[in-house]
Amino acid sequence: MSGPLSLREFEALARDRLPLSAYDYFAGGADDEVTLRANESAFARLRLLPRVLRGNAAPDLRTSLLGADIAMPVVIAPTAFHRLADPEGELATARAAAEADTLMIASMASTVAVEDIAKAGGADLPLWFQLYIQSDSKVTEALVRRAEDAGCRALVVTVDSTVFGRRERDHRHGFHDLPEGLYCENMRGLAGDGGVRPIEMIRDLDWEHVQRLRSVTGLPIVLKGLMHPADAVLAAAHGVSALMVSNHGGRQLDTVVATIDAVADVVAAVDIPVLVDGGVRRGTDVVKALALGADGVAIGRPVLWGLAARGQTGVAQVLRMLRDELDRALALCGCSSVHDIPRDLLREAPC
Ligand SMILES: Cc1cc2nc3c(=O)[nH]c(=O)nc-3n(C[C@H](O)[C@H](O)[C@H](O)COP(=O)(O)O)c2cc1C
Ligand SMILES: O=C(O)C(=O)c1ccccc1
Repeated sequence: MSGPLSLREFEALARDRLPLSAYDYFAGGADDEVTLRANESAFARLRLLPRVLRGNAAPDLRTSLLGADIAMPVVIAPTAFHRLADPEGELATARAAAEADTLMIASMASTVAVEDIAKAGGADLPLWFQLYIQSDSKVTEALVRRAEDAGCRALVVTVDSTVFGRRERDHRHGFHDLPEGLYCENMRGLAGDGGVRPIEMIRDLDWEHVQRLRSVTGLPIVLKGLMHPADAVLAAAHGVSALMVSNHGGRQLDTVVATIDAVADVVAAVDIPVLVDGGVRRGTDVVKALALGADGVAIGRPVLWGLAARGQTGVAQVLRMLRDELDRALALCGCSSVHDIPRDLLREAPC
């Protein structure tokens, strides 16, 4: 028996290993899951028109994001609750990210504290911290200090979650909270009694929150979950350092456009780096995102599938698989590097 040959086969392995409620929490999306499906299917609709005879022997995959040098333009998106997938949780993910020489964005809802994630990844792992701005600015500031002290190099503020999306799979299983013994460790000590404070989503989130955050930290701020080019322009005007075009993997507002269909207009609107996540499952998907002008992509669920299937080794294999696929796709497209992917490599499929 061979091991998994693709990210999709990792998902099948993970599904076999996980309790159905955990699998559905990871896999599911909001409402009718239209956007969840669209994120993946929009990549298939974009087709490649490769160039030949260009003599590019070994495409250069390395890139740099906000000063972090990484082995490829594929980074780990912030996802909650890694210990639901594997007992080592985010420790295993961080070790695999370090092994792959890429960047990890730790979720504020991680089941391992950010300091421990940083230690597991080691000093060389570029680590960013994803933040949900809280209603009490002192709580938000305490989280910022915690991320700074842990050595995080950027704050990734999620802006697509003014309320929690309605995920019907979770309602069906009665999955509303972490099981006994697992906690959002970054929130420990932040409740009035020194316990674990619940994470809030705030409905009144606005640009003033971003401004206030800028005044309390020197870390670069990345906005995640932005889709509209007009918001991209506002973000740049507010001193934001980079953007992540994202619809939260189809878990928040359903029927939002696929991220790969939104990225080009955002790139055209601003001069700051733009990442995109949602539905990236193949090296060719990475090539398409870069051809549309993105500086990199992030992957969410594939990391969880690797983790559930084989722990740290599984995450490392997922990252390795994407790297090998990206290398092969670039070679077959006649590209010399991830910085040399022309827009005219893409065509829309006729139907
Ligand atoms: C199980 C799960 C948990 C997530 N948790 C968070 C989170 O805590 N914070 C956040 O900003 N995004 C979260 N996301 C969204 C991801 O960062 C990312 O946008 C999305 O997973 C990308 O799509 P993909 O899973 O198709 O790669 C989560 C996604 C999943 C699947
Ligand atoms: O499940 C999610 O997508 C998510 O973003 C989240 C946010 C807060 C707590 C747990 C998960």
